[in-house]
Amino acid sequence: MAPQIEVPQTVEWQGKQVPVWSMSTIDYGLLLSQDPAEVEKVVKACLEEGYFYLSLQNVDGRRMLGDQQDLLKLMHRFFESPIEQKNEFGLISSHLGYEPVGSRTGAFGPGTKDGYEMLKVSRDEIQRGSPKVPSPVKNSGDLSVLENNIGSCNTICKVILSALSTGMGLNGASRFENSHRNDRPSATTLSMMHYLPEEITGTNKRGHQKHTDISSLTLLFSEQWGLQVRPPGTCGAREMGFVAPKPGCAFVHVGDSLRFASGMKFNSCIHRVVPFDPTEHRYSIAYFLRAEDDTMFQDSEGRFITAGQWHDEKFKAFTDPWQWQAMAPKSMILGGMKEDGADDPEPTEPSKVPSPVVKPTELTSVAVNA
Ligand SMILES: O=C(O)CCC(=O)C(=O)O
Ligand SMILES: [Fe+2]
Repeated sequence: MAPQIEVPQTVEWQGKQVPVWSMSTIDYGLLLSQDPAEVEKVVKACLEEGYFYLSLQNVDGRRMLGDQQDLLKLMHRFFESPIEQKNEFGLISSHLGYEPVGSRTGAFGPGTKDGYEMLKVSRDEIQRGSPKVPSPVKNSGDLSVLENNIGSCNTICKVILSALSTGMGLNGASRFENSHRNDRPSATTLSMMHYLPEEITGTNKRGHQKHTDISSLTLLFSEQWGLQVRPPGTCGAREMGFVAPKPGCAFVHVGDSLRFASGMKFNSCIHRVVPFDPTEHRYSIAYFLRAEDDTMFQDSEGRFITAGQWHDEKFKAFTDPWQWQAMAPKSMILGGMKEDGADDPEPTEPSKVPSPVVKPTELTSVAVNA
């Protein structure tokens, strides 16, 4: 049979054609029953790319999609509230509380600031039944929405972890689930993000800096464009490209902790968020499943470090001014993942509104017989 060469779809952004990377779609229903072929497929996606779509369009997953729609409504109401109410407690701890726009480095690197505000709710606090959330989202209906989302996301992540353990031949205490037990303290968190339009933030506060996540697994939901990933590999042409929002699916990616726990076999995903349409408000939801604080692993520098320490060090690097970030080892922000090829150049016309050349619904990967 002739070899298959995949031609990436592209989308126009800032006056040039940028790839839209294709990726595997894993079926949550099949994973739930540990279907051997689906287990093999998810392991392959983590070993080769470090990311995949998870289809939730089945009887078990649709529940989660409904929870997520309720959360979007809550987010709209929260982010429209006055800043004094949103910032009532500030950032209580690194994985819990409110961060205003411009707290970190932005999508375009040193000297820029991020363009999003964020509310994080800790899973441990929800489990204890006493989450410290700002007053606009403190009534019992809101707390149920937060709890339902955290519960659903946690279940989904555990199903994925379990499939990965099975696929990697892990047994007993060495299975990944065993370092993600619900009753042990962790920095697992539900993060709600609102990216503001450029006319509010100005051109110096845009997007979300390039990084790998601290987490073991990240479950990401956004109906809007903006997320970019850099596929791993040795081909220099593999640049940052967009992840097309796929209806009914979450985007799942491997973070540093699971990469370390897999002995560097899994790739963690280098990603950032850019202002795809600088005039729009963008909303995204990320569930960061993190390992128990005491979990010990070897990081990309070969240091023995606990998940809690890695979280604290990397969180500090995320929030440090860019001059300090530049002095931190590169293995911190990118979790030791190597980059191939060059980033896209600094934008010259930041306010230009890009338009997709392909509509999201038309996006499919194209296979060409060579
Ligand atoms: O907003 C997004 O789509 C991604 C956010 C992200 O990468 C993060 O919070 O770590
Ligand atoms: Fe991230």
